Amino acid sequence: MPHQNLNTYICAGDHPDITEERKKATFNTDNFAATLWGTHEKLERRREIAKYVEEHPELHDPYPTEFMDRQESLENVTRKTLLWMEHAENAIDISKQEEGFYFGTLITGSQGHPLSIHLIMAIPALMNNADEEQLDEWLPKAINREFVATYSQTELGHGTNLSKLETTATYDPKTEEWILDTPTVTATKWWPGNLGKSANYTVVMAQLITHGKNYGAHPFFVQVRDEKTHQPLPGVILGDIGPKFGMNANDNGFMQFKKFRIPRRTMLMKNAQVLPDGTYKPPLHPKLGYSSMIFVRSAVVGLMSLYLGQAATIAIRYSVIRRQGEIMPNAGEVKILDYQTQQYRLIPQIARAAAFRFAGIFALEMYNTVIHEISKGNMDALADLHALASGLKAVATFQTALGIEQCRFACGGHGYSLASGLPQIYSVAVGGCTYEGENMVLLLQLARYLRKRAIEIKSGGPKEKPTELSEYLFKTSAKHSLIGTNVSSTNFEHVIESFEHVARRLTLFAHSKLEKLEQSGMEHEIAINQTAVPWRRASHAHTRVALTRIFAHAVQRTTDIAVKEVLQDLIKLYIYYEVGECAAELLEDGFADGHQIEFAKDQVLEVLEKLRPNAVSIVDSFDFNDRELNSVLGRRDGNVYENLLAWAKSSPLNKHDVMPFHHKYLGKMMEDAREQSKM
Ligand SMILES: CCCCCCCCCCCCCCCCCCCCCCC/C=C/C(=O)SCCNC(=O)CCNC(=O)[C@H](O)C(C)(C)COP(=O)(O)OP(=O)(O)OC[C@H]1O[C@@H](n2cnc3c(N)ncnc32)[C@H](O)[C@@H]1OP(=O)(O)O
Ligand SMILES: Cc1cc2nc3c(=O)[nH]c(=O)nc-3n(C[C@H](O)[C@H](O)[C@H](O)COP(=O)(O)OP(=O)(O)OC[C@H]3O[C@@H](n4cnc5c(N)ncnc54)[C@H](O)[C@@H]3O)c2cc1C
Repeated sequence: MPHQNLNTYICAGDHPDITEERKKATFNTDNFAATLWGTHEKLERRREIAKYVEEHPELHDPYPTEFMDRQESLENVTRKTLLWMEHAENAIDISKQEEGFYFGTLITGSQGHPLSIHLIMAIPALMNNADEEQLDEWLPKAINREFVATYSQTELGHGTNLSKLETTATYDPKTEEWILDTPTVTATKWWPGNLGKSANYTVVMAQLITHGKNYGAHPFFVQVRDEKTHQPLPGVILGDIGPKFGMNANDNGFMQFKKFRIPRRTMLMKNAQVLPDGTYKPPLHPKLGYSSMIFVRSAVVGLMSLYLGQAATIAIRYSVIRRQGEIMPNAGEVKILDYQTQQYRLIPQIARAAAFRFAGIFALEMYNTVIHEISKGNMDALADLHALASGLKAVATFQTALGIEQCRFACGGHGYSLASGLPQIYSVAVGGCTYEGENMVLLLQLARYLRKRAIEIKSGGPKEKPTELSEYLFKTSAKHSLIGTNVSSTNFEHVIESFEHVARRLTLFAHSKLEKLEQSGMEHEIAINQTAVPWRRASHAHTRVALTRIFAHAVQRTTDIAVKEVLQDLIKLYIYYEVGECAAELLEDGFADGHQIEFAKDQVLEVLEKLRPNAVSIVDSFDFNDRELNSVLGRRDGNVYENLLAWAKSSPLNKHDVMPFHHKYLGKMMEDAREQSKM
């Protein structure tokens, strides 16, 4: 039966090949988009905001940013950031964070802007670490942008290992001041976003020393540039760290302190305090000062769905415009998306983008709940949150980076051009594997949590009621995986239970390996390092369980029947693709057999075929507009080739038919060679 076209977006100028795709949709793209973005009202607001940006040319780039050098990029994005703020009152409801984020992204693009860290880290760090009086003083000014702040933790010599940060804050009770110092080159603060040129204040993590005792890294709120001249204050050395793999519109900076004195109350005192006489009062929980990192880790999961969704949108749209080769001889060139291999490369990325979308919402909700509990003095769920946010951040950023690269490869040569937008998305997204906690290190943090659960399992059960996402660890598995039995197209419980089995088994396996090493006389810490790879596997497996459970709940909650059907196809793809990813782990203890893995692989191919006609409409439902995608290949109208040519013509190199230096070098070389050959 032909599908009814429910898409609202077709317009006369669209490429017929993309129009043909949209006609195949089995669902209403707006209803799907509303599921992803929350409600129809929120979706409508996105479109109003996008329209506002389109109608105000001053919010646009003067020419493609890909052709700008770093200083031009910085100036252009700084100019636009100011306009973003000026226009915000007219364009958005400023009390709604998601509207502000979207409006900002449309205007500033993906490569960073001078308020990036002020908004995403400095303000949350103040909220989590400043006491009431400090909040009253600084928060309104921060929100009002009377200063621009950043977050300075990482140093040249230490990023991961916070306990070995070298910057010191030594308390002087005589003057009631802190003396900030950078005792070595490796103590130089390195990386803080926007510190290079834009920020004049920063949260600084420094070793707190009072009465001669070091109490570890604590946060301070420090002015580093003059409010009028913007010159670094005497005793502070500042600069930009230079061009990076991506995010080059962001001025990541370096900073050194030369016995720089700041008042006692610049120490953020919500959690720990130092009294005027230098007495140290510890926080209720030693890691409360790290909460803003958990916030960003939780937020990054949603951000990854955005990047992966954008890359998939570009690659899928291009794959229905690009025709290359024939499937049936002499039947004409086919759209490259008709190749099974192309579907296998691209459509799982759509499924992962959806999974990360729902996991991102879950993580931020959990963060808000836990922070609320902490504000009432209840720290119970902090460890669960830290473990989950660590696992989700690590897996989502890693798979997003790989997924974007797949999308880029799948676009052939044009994917290598910056006109595709894909290298830019990749270069920004892959930073997520490192910033806010290097991924491997975060998986090992989750492993610490799993290790405790393993000890509880071995000693008869959980000490406290386990969370929804960890209670499976305390159950016993069926003898054999039920993958492929009890087949239903909408219930994947038996597959998720198999993932649970893998995660439980790998956790207990790593634990027993650790125990054996310890029993053989190895020191605990050495034994932990000797079992780190098995623990990493357990952490990944546990995160897989969380991602599939959260995705499954989101699908269950969906009310629109046609949208639910597509989501069921996507989760089916997601889940059976994951079976392929952990096939070895399902097979190695005989829990599943080769037939079951083969079954899962067949399911993947079957559902890819089912999803193929909906592919363009699904990515349309992500509702990214052309400004946001910044990609010639991913244009909504599909008019790729003429626009690739127009983009190339706008290259500054093409202002000259002959480069001004041509005759000095290549021209001369050829001339000389010709002369010589005449001799
Ligand atoms: C497809 C549809 C489309 C939809 C799209 C939807 C779009 C939604 C979009 C949403 C977007 C939201 C907007 C987001 C915008 C984000 C923008 C991002 C931009 C980029 C910004 C980059 C900024 C980067 C900043 C930084 O990088 S700052 C520096 C960060 N540094 C780190 O993270 C350092 C890492 N190191 C550490 O965290 C720690 O030191 C350590 C955890 C590695 C180890 O710590 P330590 O040595 O102190 O501790 P131990 O290992 O000994 O452990 C001791 C115990 O403490 C526990 N612990 C550790 N950390 C924590 C913590 N944070 N909280 C709680 N507990 C913690 C350990 O678990 C140990 O406990 P145990 O002893 O009980 O086991
Ligand atoms: C784009 C970007 C933006 C950033 N923005 C900021 C910012 O605004 N503010 C800020 O303060 N910082 C920022 N950073 C710094 C970032 O937080 C650190 O780079 C990150 O925490 C990793 O630390 P590192 O660079 O010291 O890596 P390292 O810790 O040196 O890691 C190197 C390798 O060692 C391994 N390793 C390290 N420790 C262990 C361990 N215990 N066990 C096993 N393996 C280990 C890692 O897995 C990795 O393979 C930013 C970084 C980037 C890339």
